[in-house]
Amino acid sequence: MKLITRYSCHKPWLISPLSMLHREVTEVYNKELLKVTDTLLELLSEGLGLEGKVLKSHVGGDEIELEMKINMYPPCPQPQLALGVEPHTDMSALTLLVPNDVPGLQVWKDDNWVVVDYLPNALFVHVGDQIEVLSNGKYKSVLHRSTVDKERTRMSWAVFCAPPHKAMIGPLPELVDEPNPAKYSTKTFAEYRYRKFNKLPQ
Ligand SMILES: O=C(O)CCC(=O)C(=O)O
Ligand SMILES: [Fe+2]
Repeated sequence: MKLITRYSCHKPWLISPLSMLHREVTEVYNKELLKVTDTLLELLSEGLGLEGKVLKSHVGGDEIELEMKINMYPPCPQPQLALGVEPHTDMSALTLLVPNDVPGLQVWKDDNWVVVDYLPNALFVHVGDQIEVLSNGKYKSVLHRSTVDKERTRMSWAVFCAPPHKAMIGPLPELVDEPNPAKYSTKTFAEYRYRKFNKLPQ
């Protein structure tokens, strides 16, 4: 298992004085999130009628990678004209997100953008593209975006749980048969990332 922390706020002062403490706290957080990920993958496997261990083993088992990204959205004088993050689905297997108390996350549901209420002490979980592919479309990768606030800075801490680059990801053979053909092609996660980053068809 590999932990990567990526900063998208471009503020070096956030990193240097706090770096040692940040590293320790992040390592503890990482351990706890791995337990949450294991439980979620187990429940999602069972939801597909499979043994609990199946999804975890297909996303790399103990080689699953957690990548933390810190988003920072400064106040925007005309929030109706800007977005914090454009609509997208996450290419991870699962994303575990903690925002601050400034609302902004929206999910696409029933042809509308629905505001996700802030819930103190809660983790927001997105099903990502890799679970959609493995489940042959039974679970959908959630389309989401974030808005900005007129007066307050919004922040969110997203941890993307993803397979190692070499992992082959495709619809689970247990879920594919004649009436239910594979809806997605099988490829390495590295190939999937390359195609997604370069907006190529999957
Ligand atoms: O800030 C948010 O609530 C969402 C961020 C997000 O979707 C992402 O980093 O992929
Ligand atoms: Fe996202």
